[in-house]
Amino acid sequence: MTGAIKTFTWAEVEQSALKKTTVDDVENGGPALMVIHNKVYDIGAGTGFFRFHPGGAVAISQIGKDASGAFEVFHTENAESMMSDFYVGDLAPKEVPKPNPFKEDVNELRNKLIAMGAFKSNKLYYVWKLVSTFSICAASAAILINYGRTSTLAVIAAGSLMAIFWQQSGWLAHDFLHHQVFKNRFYNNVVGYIVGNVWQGFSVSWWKDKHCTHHSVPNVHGEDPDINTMPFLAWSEHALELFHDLKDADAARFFVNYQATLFFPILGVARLAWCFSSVRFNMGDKLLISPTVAFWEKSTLAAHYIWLLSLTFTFCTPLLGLLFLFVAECGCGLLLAFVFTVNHNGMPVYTTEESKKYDFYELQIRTGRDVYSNLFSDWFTGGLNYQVEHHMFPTLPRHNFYMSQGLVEELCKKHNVPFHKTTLVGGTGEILARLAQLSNAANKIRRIEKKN
Ligand code: HEM
Repeated sequence: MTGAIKTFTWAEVEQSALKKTTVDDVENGGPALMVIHNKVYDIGAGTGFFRFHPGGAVAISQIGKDASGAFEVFHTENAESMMSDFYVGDLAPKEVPKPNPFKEDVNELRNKLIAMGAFKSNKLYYVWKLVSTFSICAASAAILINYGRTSTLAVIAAGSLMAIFWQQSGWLAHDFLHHQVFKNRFYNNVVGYIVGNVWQGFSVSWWKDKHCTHHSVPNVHGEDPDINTMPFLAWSEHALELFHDLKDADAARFFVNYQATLFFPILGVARLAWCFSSVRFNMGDKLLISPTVAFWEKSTLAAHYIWLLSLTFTFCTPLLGLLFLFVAECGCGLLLAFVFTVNHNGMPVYTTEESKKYDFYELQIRTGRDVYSNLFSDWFTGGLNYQVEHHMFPTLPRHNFYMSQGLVEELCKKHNVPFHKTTLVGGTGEILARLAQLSNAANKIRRIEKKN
């Protein structure tokens, strides 16, 4: 005889999220509940979830919430078959949300895209992208080999090409690591390690953790790592409230005061920060990844630094070598981070409570900015000019984003959800205006603080 199914209220589910922001908190802190399609799952203490979960700690972002949308976008049927291990009961009947016509239309749209063949990748396209991207690196290396000891201008040109190579590698690794290319995720990960770790110097595990969390909770204050840029840049009034808690509040006041002016120079150091975080993520004795993954992470990251430093200092004088690295590192930071900011920054930022008002897919649409498609913007942004569509369907191959855009716009019109599309220049203007607005708000706070 089987026992009655246990039922839960939303209050119980939400309560289980309190004080759980790290794997340690979750593994040592009682149940950690989430709702997927009105069923309740526990990934908390004693469940062994993090030793099993290929998506790692990203799932923490959904504890206490309706995780249905996040589950749908990241998983295959294989994961569905494993959910029973974590199933603990159902939502109490009176707690089950009313059917959401918007969400139903999103599901219909996904099915339509599947029927159109949009989720099938064109392997030749990706061969072309791999070859053409690598040839940018080869061109940079050829210039260094021939002129690395004699021409400053040539070294600057080589550094610029290397910056573009790393930026384009970033988009390619992004496609593979969202599993847009192969059905078998192992192959996507292998190419991800070559393009991400060896070519570009960013760790796959670090990137997946940060980037998939961003997808789960885009522009949610305190949760989305991509807007956690204090003390350098504030993206919302909520970030200004942190002034009082920050150890480096003086630095924050300085940077935020001038943030519209300092915006581009700050983007220039982004790559160095990401390279540092990539290495740090894979060091220490409390790793979030298995020893085998850690071995491959460390080996492939080491390979990156070996080829880069050998190329630079075999063919350049020490001074020109440093110039090459400066142009390449800062140039790539600028090129990558600029696209990320255009994708989301200056768009609405929500608190966790506010974000819960919106369905997962509506949150993606409200917080993303599309950029009009043309040959340059498609290439420069690696297809992420279709940001909203990418967030709704992360496994959709880049070359098929265009198939979904009109359909997503229609859906938004039908359900009165704001869909924002502009040019690269227009998006930059919006970002700078928002940064300046927040500088003014920060100054107001400072004046009030001085008066008191
Ligand atoms: C009971 C709940 C869950 C189970 C059983 C589960 C299981 C799995 C499995 C088996 C995979 C491998 C891919 C696949 O076979 O589809 C996976 C990947 C993933 N999961 Fe979960 N998952 C759960 C909840 C979540 C939640 C709530 C999130 C939060 C957003 C999440 C984020 C991810 C991500 C980002 C990946 C992709 C990792 C990669 O690209 O390598 N998972 N999960």
